[in-house]
Amino acid sequence: MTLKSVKQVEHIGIAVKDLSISNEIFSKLLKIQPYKQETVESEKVNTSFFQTGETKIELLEASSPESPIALFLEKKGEGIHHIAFEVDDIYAEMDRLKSEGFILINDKPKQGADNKLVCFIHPKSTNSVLIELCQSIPCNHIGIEGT
Ligand SMILES: CC[C@@H](C(=O)O)C(=O)SCCNC(=O)CCNC(=O)[C@H](O)C(C)(C)COP(=O)(O)OP(=O)(O)OC[C@H]1O[C@@H](n2cnc3c(N)ncnc32)[C@H](O)[C@@H]1OP(=O)(O)O
Ligand SMILES: [Co+2]
Repeated sequence: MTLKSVKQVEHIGIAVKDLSISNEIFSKLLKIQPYKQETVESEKVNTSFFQTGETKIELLEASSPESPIALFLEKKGEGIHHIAFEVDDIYAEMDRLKSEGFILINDKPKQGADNKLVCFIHPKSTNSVLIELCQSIPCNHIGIEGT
């Protein structure tokens, strides 16, 4: 089986000032509750996820003034922050995109929300859109150092 480089839009990240207010807005809009809420210490964010068909809406609130979300809200205000693409092999995709001239923000993938390995591509190299790549971590790898 040939694996596609980029499979689909996995989620759209939206920067919000107050997660509980935005949870109410999106619950009313989509007529569903978030299926998950999670704090990601490495990114200094509190998140909640809404499933919409095959893809998800990820609401992101800063959990510290140094969070990338706090900096984004200061500069641009609330709104779409990034688009995340699901990939089968994040290491291979990082190598491929680097060789194509894209500017990777991370040298190595890091632990993201929702049991994913993630990395980011700088908006300077992607028409001013912050792009996330994410790969699901198989259940039997969760918690293993270095994943
Ligand atoms: C929950 C975990 C994870 C998941 O599992 O899904 C997440 O989604 S975490 C989400 C939060 N984490 C990140 O965003 C990490 C990656 N981001 C960064 O490293 C930085 O935010 C950044 C992209 C490097 C920007 O940082 P900043 O300090 O603003 O750097 P610059 O000053 O160099 O900004 C350059 C330039 O880019 C513009 N910018 C910044 N953020 C965005 C954005 N989200 N979308 C589009 N453009 C963005 C910024 O305004 C600058 O533009 P100019 O002023 O024109 O130079
Ligand atoms: Co994300």
